[in-house]
Amino acid sequence: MMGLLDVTGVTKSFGTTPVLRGVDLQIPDGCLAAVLGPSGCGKTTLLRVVAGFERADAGLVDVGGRRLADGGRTHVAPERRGIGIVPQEGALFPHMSVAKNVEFGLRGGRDARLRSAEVLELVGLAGYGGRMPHELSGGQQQRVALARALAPEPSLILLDEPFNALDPGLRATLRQEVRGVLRAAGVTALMVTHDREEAMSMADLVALMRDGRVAQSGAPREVYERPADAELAAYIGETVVLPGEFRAGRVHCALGRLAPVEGMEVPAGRCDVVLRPERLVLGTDADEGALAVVKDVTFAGHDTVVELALDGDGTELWVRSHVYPAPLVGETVRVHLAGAPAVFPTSELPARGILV
Ligand SMILES: Nc1ncnc2c1ncn2[C@@H]1O[C@H](COP(=O)(O)OP(=O)(O)OP(=O)(O)O)[C@@H](O)[C@H]1O
Repeated sequence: MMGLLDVTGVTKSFGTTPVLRGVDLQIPDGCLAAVLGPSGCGKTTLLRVVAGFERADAGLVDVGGRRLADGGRTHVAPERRGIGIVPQEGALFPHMSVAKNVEFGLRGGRDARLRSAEVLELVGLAGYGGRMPHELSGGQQQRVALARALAPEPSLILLDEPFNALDPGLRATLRQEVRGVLRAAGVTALMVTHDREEAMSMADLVALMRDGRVAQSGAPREVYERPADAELAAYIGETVVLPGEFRAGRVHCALGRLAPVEGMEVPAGRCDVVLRPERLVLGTDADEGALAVVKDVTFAGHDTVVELALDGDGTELWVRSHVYPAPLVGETVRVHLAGAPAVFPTSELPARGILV
């Protein structure tokens, strides 16, 4: 199956430092994909290779079945790729009106003016064409940058951390707006971000990058529920890891005997049980779950971080709780897991000589 964007085996080094080590990524037509990963993992470099600003050392970049890059052989110039780009901080031309900024990549004339008005309306800025960029808020400038990228009707839009410069409240609104605009335009988009909430709430497909490769990709829910390993689980959300032992289809850990998330292949033996702290549910004595003592409580606004020590072996874990009022330090509570944990074979080597 072909995607609208197909990246195959792309490698790129700067000097002797390999940054992309064989990136494979396929984005279906009309899909909004987010590339997520820690700082320096090569996200921006990948975006720049797709845009044509960097030459890949090897590998293929195809958009809509058209070969744009093939290692050292083919390299279509950025302006001939039919790709729209929304840079980090809008980067509008400060001396040009909003309309002129949007028309920049068009051929000019009446059609360009009509198209500019059309995309400005699409991003919710109808009537702003005569303003200068400095007369707009940061969020509005970003929307102009999006309009400019959409104006020539590209088949692919690249967004490089598009909300970085904005304050958190605005980010949340704008990302839903941008998502709506990209949908309405029917365009395929690839966004780079290091904000996991942004990736999860906006994208149809999340690609997790590690060591210059796409380590896992899938729908946000799929990647969140079924991460490929414990490290990737921590890329996309908070985790609590408990030691456990897997046998006969169940993992035995301090929270009891649990079935791992469906479809997860787990070899018998020692394992890490990877939980999401917001899925650990606190209850009172009458509820189900393991008994635990509250060790610490941290107010976090919309929820509360509750640190617990489980009765019995004293295993420590923490919970992101929505129980109101929050429990008090010293109180005894019950804790159980809503849903199923991800389970992985224990990563570190067994402590030889100590275990029997
Ligand atoms: N033009 C360049 N010359 C030399 N090294 C570069 C160049 N561009 C990027 N790098 C290096 O490549 C690595 C990956 O950079 P890149 O910007 O792709 O990472 P990133 O995942 O986008 O990071 P961030 O989230 O911090 O933006 C970094 O170590 C960076 O220093």
